[in-house]
Amino acid sequence: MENPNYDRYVKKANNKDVSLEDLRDRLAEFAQVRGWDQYHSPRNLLLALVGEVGELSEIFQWKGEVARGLPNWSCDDKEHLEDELSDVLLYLIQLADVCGLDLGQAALAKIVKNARKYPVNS
Ligand SMILES: Nc1ccn([C@H]2C[C@H](O)[C@@H](COP(=O)(O)OP(=O)(O)OP(=O)(O)O)O2)c(=O)n1
Repeated sequence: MENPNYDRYVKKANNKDVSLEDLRDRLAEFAQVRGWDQYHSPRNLLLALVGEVGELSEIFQWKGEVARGLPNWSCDDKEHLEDELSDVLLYLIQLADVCGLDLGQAALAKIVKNARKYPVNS
């Protein structure tokens, strides 16, 4: 059955030029129209984030070392990994948002701090 809202989401999701701000705004709208803002406190989002990190960890659990690029993984396994990585990212973005922080700028600033702490050839 045709679902204009879903189609709109899929169309938006196909945009390749994605930014953290774009994701933040889409997530805020997603939560707002569902009346979920009341549940999205910093603590609740942190707990949800940790839960998703657990689900991400399960994918690698008991597998032994995994080669870069995941050469022997099926498409389904890779899609599952994409889903769980995305869940972690999406909760992280929402956590930063409800804390009133600019995650993109904070991450850039942290890279500069890291470079100072770990200079090349140190
Ligand atoms: N209150 C909520 C509930 C869900 N989500 C979004 C963020 C995640 O991307 C995804 C998490 O949804 P589920 O709790 O259904 O978790 P999974 O997608 O991991 O499903 P499952 O645990 O069944 O594998 O939905 C959200 O932003 N706020």
